[in-house]
Amino acid sequence: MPTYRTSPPGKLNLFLEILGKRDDGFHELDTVMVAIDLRDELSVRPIEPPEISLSVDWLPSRSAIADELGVASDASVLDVPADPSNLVHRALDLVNQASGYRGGWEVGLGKRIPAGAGMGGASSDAAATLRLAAAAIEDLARSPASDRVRTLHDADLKSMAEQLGSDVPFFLNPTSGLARARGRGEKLQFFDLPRSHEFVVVYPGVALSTAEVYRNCHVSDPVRTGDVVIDAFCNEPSTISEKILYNALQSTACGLSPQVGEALHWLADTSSNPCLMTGSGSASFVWLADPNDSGRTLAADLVRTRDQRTNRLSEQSGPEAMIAEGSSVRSGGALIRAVSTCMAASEILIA
Ligand SMILES: C[C@](O)(CO)[C@H](O)COP(=O)(O)OP(=O)(O)OC[C@H]1O[C@@H](n2ccc(N)nc2=O)[C@H](O)[C@@H]1O
Ligand SMILES: Nc1ncnc2c1ncn2[C@@H]1O[C@H](COP(=O)(O)OP(=O)(O)OP(=O)(O)O)[C@@H](O)[C@H]1O
Repeated sequence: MPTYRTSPPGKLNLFLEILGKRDDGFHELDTVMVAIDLRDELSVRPIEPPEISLSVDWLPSRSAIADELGVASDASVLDVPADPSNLVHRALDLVNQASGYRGGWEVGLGKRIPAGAGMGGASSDAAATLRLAAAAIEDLARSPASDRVRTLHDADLKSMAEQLGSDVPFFLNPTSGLARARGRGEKLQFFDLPRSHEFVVVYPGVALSTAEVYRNCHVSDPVRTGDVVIDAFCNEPSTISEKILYNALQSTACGLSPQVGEALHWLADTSSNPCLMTGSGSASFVWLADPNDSGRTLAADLVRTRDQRTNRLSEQSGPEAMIAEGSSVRSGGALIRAVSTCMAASEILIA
């Protein structure tokens, strides 16, 4: 059987308001998201033995990412499960149940999107898995040997995406542009973006639990609306400012992890452009006002200040303290990436 590949994108929330708490424990949201070109790499191949064999690696390597974060390569912040708790694994279980496929899957997952960052890495991997596995099932259904496999339709994938997580339906739609998500995140409306937007993202080397951030958050009163952000990005980029980018989870996340607030201050000190935390944190981003600015200059400035701080701390406290587990912006480490909005659909490659 062939291998099916794609590159699941991350996302940034440009606006997030909490409208209420629901009886099922979830929060009613109004959020505006864009997919960005910081991407994981995913390959899925149907195999005969009825097992899911999943290998997960950091790209370019675990030690390279650990160096950037200033943590030891075995630090738990870099642990991504390769067991049934990985959303890729759970997505394949759902596909098998819905399609009646009795074989197994060999899966390779290369991570670039940090976990627990609010960038939706796990959700995007899950949505991409549904799309790849559905394509494989469709091919299997056509082969005479596998006539008992049921082809999956868009409605099946949507229902599975909702079971996997609130952000997964957004990533199921591989189009570019900007999305408004309401309900618990599954009620989606897509808008065309006339041009791409550039950002610099900073992940401070601490993972935040989405459930814990929501547990500690407050329902807003009065509530803001995402309309203003949608209009600004789609029609009036000159009106984008610190005032309209908003995330109701930001103060809660800063309270749970000082590193989130430190990263936001660091961004505000280094750039005059608006900055915001994404999703439930821990990553934050700067939006670059100049559409011709690739973000590389700001990213280079941030890398320089990060490395100066790393060297200063290393001289003060020695290298052992630097690589203590959990150290992050405090000790100089942070992932810094210049990213753009995705302007093209993520393709499925078959080989
Ligand atoms: C913060 C965002 O990333 C913004 O896009 C999403 O709201 C989070 O989406 P997600 O990671 O897919 O979250 P889920 O896996 O569905 O839920 C994780 C936990 O977050 C809380 N949760 C999530 C979504 C939501 N609208 N209300 C919530 O209260 C629930 O406690 C849930 O148990
Ligand atoms: N494919 C996956 N990639 C990364 N983490 C995964 C994956 N599957 C399960 N996980 C688990 O889910 C946790 C959080 O995943 P994720 O990266 O989506 O969080 P997030 O960036 O905060 O996303 P969100 O924006 O949805 O809140 C991780 O700490 C990890 O243990």
